[in-house]
Amino acid sequence: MSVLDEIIDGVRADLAERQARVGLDELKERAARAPQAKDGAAALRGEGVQVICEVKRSSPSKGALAAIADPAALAADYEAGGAAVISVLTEERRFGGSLGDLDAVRAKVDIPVLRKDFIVTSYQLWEARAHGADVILLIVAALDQEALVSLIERAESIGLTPLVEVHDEDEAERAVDAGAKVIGVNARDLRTLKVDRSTFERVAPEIPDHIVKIAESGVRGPHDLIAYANAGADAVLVGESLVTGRDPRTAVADLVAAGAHPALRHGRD
Ligand SMILES: O=C(O)c1ccccc1NCC(=O)[C@H](O)[C@H](O)COP(=O)(O)O
Repeated sequence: MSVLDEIIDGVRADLAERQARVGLDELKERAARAPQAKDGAAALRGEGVQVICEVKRSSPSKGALAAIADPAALAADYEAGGAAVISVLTEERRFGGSLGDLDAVRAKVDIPVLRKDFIVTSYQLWEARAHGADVILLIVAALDQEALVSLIERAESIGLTPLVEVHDEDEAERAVDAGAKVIGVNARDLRTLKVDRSTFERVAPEIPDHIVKIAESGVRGPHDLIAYANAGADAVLVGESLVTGRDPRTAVADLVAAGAHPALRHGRD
């Protein structure tokens, strides 16, 4: 069984418990009372290379990364540093996240918030909206094509921006065919969990220009952002280096400054 399959087994078990506690109708009522969703795609299409900053306590590849006692305070630091979007991992077993983290971050920041999880049913979309998320992650490797198309359509119909994650050229083609408007190329191989930063430059040419392109994983500092930008990234998604560093606000500001450099504008306007 692959790591992804193992994660999704756990996600389905936890999901079944939540579904038994909170019915879909109640969730939809909560979603209707949530603040209106912010336009995640617009935030990622801003001037320069945008930075998505992640609240990430642990991971299957590295184990414990950071305790993050106050995810809202961390998110506020990210926002002050110039982040365009905050990514909140809500998967509990392997990443140490929760919907409580999403609530706390949503209540603290004004920029769009991404619920980063392993979404396999529309219940999780309503849950994301009910907890104030604006953007959700859909992982192509975790979904058959019919489910992918249906989750993209349902997400958009309730105001969420789907960030569709791919790992290779075939998955990129599936994402484009499914109608994705924002595609993330994750450099972390889900079989080996190793990061290969060259994945983005290999896969990005398969993605048409009108689609927002995000380079995910492996950004250690401005030099990696610049490399991804030169390969065509509109945004980068950064977790580990921010949560393990000493000064997340300054680290984000350094990334944002690198992403705003006029030399990177070539070919992007
Ligand atoms: O991080 C992992 O080990 C991992 C394993 C299996 C599935 C997903 C995983 N990570 C999720 C992510 O996509 C990253 O948290 C995100 O791209 C940030 O990456 P990094 O900056 O390298 O922490």
